Amino acid sequence: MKTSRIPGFYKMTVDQRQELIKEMHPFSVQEKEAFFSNSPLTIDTADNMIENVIGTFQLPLGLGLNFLINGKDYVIPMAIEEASVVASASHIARIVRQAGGFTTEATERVMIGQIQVVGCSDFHAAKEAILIEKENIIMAANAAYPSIVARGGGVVDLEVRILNEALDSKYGQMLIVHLYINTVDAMGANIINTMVESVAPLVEEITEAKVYLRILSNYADRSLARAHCVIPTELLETGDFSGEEVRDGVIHAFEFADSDPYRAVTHNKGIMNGIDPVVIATGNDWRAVEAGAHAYAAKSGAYRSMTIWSKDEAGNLVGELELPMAVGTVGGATKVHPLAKMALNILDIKSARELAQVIVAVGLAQNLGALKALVTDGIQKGHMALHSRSVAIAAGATGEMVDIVAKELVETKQIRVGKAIELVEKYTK
Ligand SMILES: CC(C)(COP(=O)([O-])OP(=O)([O-])OC[C@H]1O[C@@H](n2cnc3c(N)ncnc32)[C@H](O)[C@@H]1OP(=O)([O-])[O-])[C@@H](O)C(=O)NCCC(=O)NCCSC(=O)C[C@@](C)(O)CC(=O)[O-]
Ligand SMILES: NC(=O)C1=CN([C@@H]2O[C@H](COP(=O)(O)OP(=O)(O)OC[C@H]3O[C@@H](n4cnc5c(N)ncnc54)[C@H](OP(=O)(O)O)[C@@H]3O)[C@@H](O)[C@H]2O)C=CC1
Repeated sequence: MKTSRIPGFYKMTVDQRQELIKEMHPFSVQEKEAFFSNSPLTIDTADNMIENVIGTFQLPLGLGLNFLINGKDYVIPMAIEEASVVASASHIARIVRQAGGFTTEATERVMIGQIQVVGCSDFHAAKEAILIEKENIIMAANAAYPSIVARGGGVVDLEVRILNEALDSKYGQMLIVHLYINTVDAMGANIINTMVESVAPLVEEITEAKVYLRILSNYADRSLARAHCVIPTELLETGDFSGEEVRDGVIHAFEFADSDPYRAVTHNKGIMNGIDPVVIATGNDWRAVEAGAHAYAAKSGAYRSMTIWSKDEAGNLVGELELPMAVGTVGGATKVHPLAKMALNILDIKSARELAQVIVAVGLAQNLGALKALVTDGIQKGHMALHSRSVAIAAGATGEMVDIVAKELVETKQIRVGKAIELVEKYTK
């Protein structure tokens, strides 16, 4: 079985890391050439992906290690520009694997397509008319995308809502038809949009009213993924801080975020530090995931912590994260961007539901990484030490000087560009 526990991986050179990954994964000769070249996304492919292309924009791609999820080892590709995120995820995954790893689960892959109907003479009668024709609408939607039905997906249900019914409502009434669609391993935007556009004329005919919007909802609350971990306090001891102190600090930090949107936004940003890099590395739509995640954090009406941290009867720290996770292992850029293909290959993922679960486990780990640092040494020590190289480069250091300047920035505890410029000048004289 492949392991994700590769001690000291970060102390290797980039070449050594690449060789190790090539040995661990059965890439073809062509794949090796495509994945490990200097410009994996060619300008021709890029020009076919978006409009007005003038180049490609690169991000560092690192590997989150030590992840044990439902008893399976995962090496996690993470595309991100921010220092210390990959280290922090790996650090927490190492702790959690000693406690048995993360457990995760996911609901069925059901996405939502919305059809907006306005101008009904009687909204309740129009709603009833749609419900009477429900099976016909579902059949018509499925007929518009037979291949997804053949793959075991398609429309599984239909609901109708009336918005703005209150007499003092600011806006006019509208009828919203929800098509619930199993998109199997695709994120499904194109599948859903094809279906809702195709049944819109039928909906207009049934309601004798006008359809405007026909589009998926990114609030994918029927495609949820959950991660959970239970950590004995002895695994949380850090420097002078006891495991109990760290555990209690993490719970207090959660309670702060869950009570105060000013803190919740930063706390949740820390969770997205883990989620976005995997979503990006696998060629998925991170705007869709971000929008859904933040809306879910506000599902109670107030914007709150995405995670929950508590202690169980044995005194263990218990972490939970549940989020909408509309990601795919096919479609979008997943099979177009060579590095997305490589990332899915390294992850050894079999389905979109499995990918969704891995992503929330990384989000949970990332949150604990930040909170553990925040309730002990503070964020600057670990984060800024790793960020020091970027500061050195921003100040003009190149080659071997990057390490020399970064080291001195950390030693003098002045990790800032002004100090780095002074050092670059000193060493170039
Ligand atoms: C950075 C650490 C992990 C060091 O922590 P440490 O205790 O020095 O780590 P360690 O030396 O004990 O190493 C443990 C493991 O961590 C990994 N690790 C350790 N170092 C590296 C490295 N250089 N490169 C790659 N991996 C590394 C590696 O897996 C290693 O295992 P090993 O391989 O040795 O068996 C810790 O200080 C930390 O987690 N800090 C928090 C970092 C963080 O959260 N960064 C996010 C940026 S700040 C932000 O944007 C969000 C925030 C904070 O505002 C959110 C919020 O407020 O909630
Ligand atoms: N609001 C939003 O979020 C919007 C997002 N988008 C974009 O839409 C894209 C995602 O759309 P999506 O429909 O997922 O992608 P695609 O249309 O690119 O690909 C999905 C297709 O892959 C094929 N497929 C092959 N194997 C499977 C499988 N196992 N399960 C499911 N489908 C399979 C199916 O086609 P077949 O059966 O014919 O082989 C399916 O229709 C992203 O790029 C996103 O950015 C677009 C509009 C709005």
